[in-house]
Amino acid sequence: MSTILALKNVTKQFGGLTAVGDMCFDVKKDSISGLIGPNGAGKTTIFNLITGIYNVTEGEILFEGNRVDGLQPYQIADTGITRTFQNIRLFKKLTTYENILTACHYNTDYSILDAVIRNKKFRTGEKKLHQQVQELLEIMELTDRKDAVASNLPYGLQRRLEIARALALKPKLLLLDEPAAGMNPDETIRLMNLIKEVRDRFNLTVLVIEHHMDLIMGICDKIVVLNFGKKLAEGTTQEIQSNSKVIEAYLGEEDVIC
Ligand SMILES: Nc1ncnc2c1ncn2[C@@H]1O[C@H](COP(=O)(O)OP(=O)(O)OP(=O)(O)O)[C@@H](O)[C@H]1O
Repeated sequence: MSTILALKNVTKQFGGLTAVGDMCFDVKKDSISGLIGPNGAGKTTIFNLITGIYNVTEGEILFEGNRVDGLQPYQIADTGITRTFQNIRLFKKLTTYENILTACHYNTDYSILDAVIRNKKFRTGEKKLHQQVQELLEIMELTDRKDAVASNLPYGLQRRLEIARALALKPKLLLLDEPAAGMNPDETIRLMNLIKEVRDRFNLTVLVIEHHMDLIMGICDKIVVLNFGKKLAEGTTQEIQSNSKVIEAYLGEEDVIC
């Protein structure tokens, strides 16, 4: 499997605080990788560095072999990297359908003029968009909630809607920041299956931050463990579960590793 994303000696400092220090890891194409670690370990900072929200202090980030550190967030999004957020970001007053549709519009190939004169190109483009929305609704099991206003959806469904919106941008690499936060065990298992399904269906690579260890252990091909901004360990689920440094760092948090 080829490498799609590589962090090479990445450091991020905020004043005197090193949030991420000398971080190195690769993400293989078509894999599901997990980023875990205690609160404040630097996980979200890594997502913010990959997506260009923060600039790296030192080091390089390569996506498909090209440097992306130093690019603007919109330029990085254009390369095919999309993310979801720890705190859900939806158009709260729009319906589920409209939320996905607005994201799908990013992929339209008709011009404003085509839209104004409503020519064939516009009509064909719009038809394709609506098909795409239907497909995403089905995949994310949101069809029966398509007319619900986003803010009225239960929390777990809002999270799924956020993933549907991210998928609408047709990413190559999907970054999920705590997608199971606030979900009950049943919802978490459903989400786990959905993530695997979308990875296969859309030929995606997924990098996921999550505190739910059952989700991480259930879907990840590889896990990177962070502690105080440093890489503590890296390996398969089995390797991580039996790694003495990881067990030691999590001592006292007996719920974390299962
Ligand atoms: N914009 C910022 N300015 C200053 N410090 C920051 C900033 N963003 C993050 N930090 C600090 O960097 C460190 C890593 O934070 P980060 O949010 O990346 O951790 P995390 O592993 O995602 O934690 P959590 O699991 O709680 O989300 C923390 O000490 C945090 O306070």
